[in-house]
Amino acid sequence: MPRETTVAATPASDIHEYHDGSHNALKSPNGETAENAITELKREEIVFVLQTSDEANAEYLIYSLSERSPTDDGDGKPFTLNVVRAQKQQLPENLSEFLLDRDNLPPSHLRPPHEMHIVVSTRSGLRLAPDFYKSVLRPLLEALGLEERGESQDGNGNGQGYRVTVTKDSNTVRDFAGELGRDGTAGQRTVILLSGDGGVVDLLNGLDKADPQSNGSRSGESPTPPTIALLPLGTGNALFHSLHKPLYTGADPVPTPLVLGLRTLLKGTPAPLPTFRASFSPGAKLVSAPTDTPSIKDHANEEPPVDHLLGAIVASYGFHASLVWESDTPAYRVHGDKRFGMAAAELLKVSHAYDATVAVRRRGGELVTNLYHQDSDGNKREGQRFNYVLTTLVSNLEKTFTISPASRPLDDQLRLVHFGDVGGDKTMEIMMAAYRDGEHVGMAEVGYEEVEEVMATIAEEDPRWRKVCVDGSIVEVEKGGWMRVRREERERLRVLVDAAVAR
Ligand SMILES: Nc1ncnc2c1ncn2[C@@H]1O[C@H](COP(=O)(O)OP(=O)(O)OP(=O)(O)O)[C@@H](O)[C@H]1O
Repeated sequence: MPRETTVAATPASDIHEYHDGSHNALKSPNGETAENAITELKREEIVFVLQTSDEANAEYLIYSLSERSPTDDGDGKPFTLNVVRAQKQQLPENLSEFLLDRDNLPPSHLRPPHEMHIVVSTRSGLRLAPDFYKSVLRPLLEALGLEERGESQDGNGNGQGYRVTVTKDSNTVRDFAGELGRDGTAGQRTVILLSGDGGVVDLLNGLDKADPQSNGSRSGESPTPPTIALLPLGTGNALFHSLHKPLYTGADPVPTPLVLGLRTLLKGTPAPLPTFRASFSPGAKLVSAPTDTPSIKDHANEEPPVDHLLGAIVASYGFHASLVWESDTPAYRVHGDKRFGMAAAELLKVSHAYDATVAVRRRGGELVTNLYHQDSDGNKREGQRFNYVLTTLVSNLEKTFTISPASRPLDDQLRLVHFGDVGGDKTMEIMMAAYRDGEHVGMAEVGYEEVEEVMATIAEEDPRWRKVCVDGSIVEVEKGGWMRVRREERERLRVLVDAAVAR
């Protein structure tokens, strides 16, 4: 049962309350009456409605989130959590779908025996995760009777509360996942990730590393994996946008990704997250983000070796991998998702044609070399020089960048998008078509198909062009080295999704 919520007691000073605590006067601090506040509620901003007393005297708290537009240069807060108190007769009928089930609070995946963890990734996206946690998520959870637990409090998972891990460096999430993987109770955990895609890939691979028997087969007893909830505070947030894509159509205006993420957190259902395994040739090294402007320096000598990575989004070689790597400098990062466009413009000036052979295994077939390209006249050409080789499990790499329009949430199908040495201008044209809901896959130069396995063998001399990308992590292979990508059979994570997309 929820405790009686007194919003005035929530710690975040950022909450705008439209009542004076007496339940009668209903005046907000700026004089707005609750009646007005109810009329002015924006449906797309509503996160949930909470009934605070029994049926006979029912009162409701309507929680909504307003966000400052990224294009607004003002110095206002990025997020404002609003709470409106309404009597039963004041509650608009069309808000009933946001009403949380009073007999099931907190929702079952957020209360014992499930243990809840929150991961706040401080370097994700525009670095808003700490603020979002403090001014939005923490007060919302508190309204449901869930509070942050300190180290000294009940550490055995009992009681209603959660632990918070704030990232201190690029290893924090992997280390956290390692602990989770080793303690044997991971299946009872719900991890709320305030991050971008990097948080997911770090969690997947941290869990994998803590499981030395991991070989991807379904044989043997697989322990139940933890469940993740995504709050999209990164740059691309590909996994989040792909899982929520069906919710971006229909409603007008469409709720923001963060509002959708909060709704899914509270009302979603766990579903197995499809994943893939990218294996690498001996000598492959995990490369950390560049610290300066794009550079062709070979950083790989200082980097740890890696023989495989798990991913849930994308494995690529060519323009996409170079773009992810070269846009990940502090100078580009301050520009949020614009960094991809800025770095792309620089890369397209070089218009490098990547020297590789690509083998593909299609359903029921063998791994066969070579992949063919079509030129703009529809003639087939055997490929050795590529601009783009990308294998994906998801539809979108950014909210509006639809790399694989046939992909559906959780469909567990790898798809390959590729094109040959088409030059910088054509590459740009293809990328722009992807922003038009995936129109690029209809272009003559672009190959697009369902695949079971892809292997790219890279012949480049210069290490700059030997980078491959797995969900944003960059691996450099040796000259003549390879990356091989196939679906991972074993269930590694579950993810909370809206009921409309759950299988
Ligand atoms: N305090 C920190 N110091 C150094 N690195 C950090 C810190 N916190 C997080 N990181 C790293 O920053 C990266 C953030 O990646 P994340 O994917 O969450 O955001 P993003 O790259 O902006 O979004 P997306 O991948 O969705 O485009 C991760 O590699 C993470 O390990």
